[in-house]
Amino acid sequence: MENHPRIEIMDTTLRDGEQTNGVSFVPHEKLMIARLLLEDLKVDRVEVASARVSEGEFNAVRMICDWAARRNMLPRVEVLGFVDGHVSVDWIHDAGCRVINLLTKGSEKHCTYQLKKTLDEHIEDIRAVVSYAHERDLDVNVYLEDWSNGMKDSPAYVFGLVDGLKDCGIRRFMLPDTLGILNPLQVIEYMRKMKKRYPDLHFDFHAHNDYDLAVSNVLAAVLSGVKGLHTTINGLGERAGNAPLASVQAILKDHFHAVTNIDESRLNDVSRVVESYSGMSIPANKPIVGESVFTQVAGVHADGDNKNNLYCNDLLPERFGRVREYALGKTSGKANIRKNLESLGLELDEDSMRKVTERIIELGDRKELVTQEDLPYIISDVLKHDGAQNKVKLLSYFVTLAQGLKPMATLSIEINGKVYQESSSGDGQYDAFVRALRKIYKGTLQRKFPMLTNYAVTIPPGGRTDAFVQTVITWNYEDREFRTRGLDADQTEAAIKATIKMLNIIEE
Ligand SMILES: CC(=O)SCCNC(=O)CCNC(=O)[C@H](O)C(C)(C)COP(=O)(O)OP(=O)(O)OC[C@H]1O[C@@H](n2cnc3c(N)ncnc32)[C@H](O)[C@@H]1OP(=O)(O)O
Ligand SMILES: CC(C)C(=O)C(=O)O
Repeated sequence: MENHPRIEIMDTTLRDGEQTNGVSFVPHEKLMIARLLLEDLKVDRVEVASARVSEGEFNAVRMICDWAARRNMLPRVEVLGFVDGHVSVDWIHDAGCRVINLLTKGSEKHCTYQLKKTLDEHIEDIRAVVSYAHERDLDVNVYLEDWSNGMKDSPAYVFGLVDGLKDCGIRRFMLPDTLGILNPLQVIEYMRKMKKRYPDLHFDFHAHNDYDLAVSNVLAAVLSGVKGLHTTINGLGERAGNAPLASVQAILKDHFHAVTNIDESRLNDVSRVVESYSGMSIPANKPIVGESVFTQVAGVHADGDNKNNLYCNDLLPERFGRVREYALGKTSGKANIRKNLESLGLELDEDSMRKVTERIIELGDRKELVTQEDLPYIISDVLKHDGAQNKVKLLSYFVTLAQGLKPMATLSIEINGKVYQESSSGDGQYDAFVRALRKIYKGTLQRKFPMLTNYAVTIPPGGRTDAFVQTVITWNYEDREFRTRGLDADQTEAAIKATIKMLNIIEE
């Protein structure tokens, strides 16, 4: 392998990623994601659809190609097409795209049983499509679908296919592990056979994650000399998905000193957009982009960070536009708490630190989540002095729930010593409550009211109707994101408690 190989990244979130069960992007979402991939993340190429699928897909490809043409990026937009005479080529051409990724059969069994063709017939059909695509000014990459099985069961077929195609102006040959069956040793073995026989061809590799080996296999492919990799955002893709771009990028850079065009600092933001459009939540422990992966939980780790960054590796959160956090709970020590106090600009003496630490551990033991925003309340509660929470006090409220009528809320609240009262209807009790509050803040006080960006309710298992409900609300206020938590046997009451905490935080 070269010392610093240049690796081309082809992202297929909008084609294979959309083959994730339950995921479907509408055209404007596809356009937005394509823009983020090409302009922000700077991937080399994007595959945005399969030909022939639907009118909506045709419109999406057209929108993306119009946009890309205006920015001289059209050669970087690609569409998968089939060995179907003129049909896919015309579809792709008419949608304004200039690259076809032609799906051919990379294993004898696919050719025999699915297409019901001989190798020679298949080669003839492919060459006819390639030649027609060239006539219509399309660049052609060829995909050898099921290549991994082909190399296992029918290598003579694979070589026959490539021998029959290597002289007809195909730009890249993509060798997929369609069913995710390979391990890294096999990738190296098969890829080296290909490289040895065809030293001048450009090979891409496309992994699937059925055995959780997609990223390892991608790296084995790089070791074997492939020039391009297929990835998706958040590892979306058919069945168990593809290799996630964020992990691939981090490993290419840190383990192989490989060169890509990717702007790592945008990976997290783009992952969040794809999470939202796809509806597929990113697991909290997913490397690079998971919510918790830059959070130190154990007290000893937090302490080590203060001592020559003993618990940091090369994956510094700042690289990816993120920050290190320190969790609060039963495994917290003084160091976690001090780190959180520092970010809040607070300081405590040794005795107070001990009391606050004890309280946090006690809360953690009861399975309660403690957020950084809870700290000022815990401190004022433990140290028995009035803290920030006294600036806003909910004096009384009344919410209704009646069959056939919209829920109503009436509340009386003290804000910086003055009392306000309001009522509103809403789509639920909590919605009515928040609408009444908004009337006070935005109407009477002419102030901004934070935007609720996430609302998560946890009900402990066990089926008890009087069990405590934990509501964690994420707010956005003046470009700052923070969470508050409410705990109560009643879900609306828990949300109201979290909301009053939020109001005290914005008063600080
Ligand atoms: C490994 C992968 O991810 S491959 C992903 C390929 N992309 C897609 O499948 C996109 C989504 N697919 C679709 O929208 C539809 O399947 C379409 C529009 C492509 C075809 O739809 P239909 O005409 O209804 O066919 P259907 O889906 O039942 O079957 C696929 C047909 O394609 C044929 N086919 C399979 N691979 C290829 C190929 N590489 N080239 C040409 N035809 C092929 C099959 O032999 C079958 O033909 P048959 O009906 O004559 O037996
Ligand atoms: C379209 C094809 C090449 C694919 O996604 C695969 O083989 O996994």
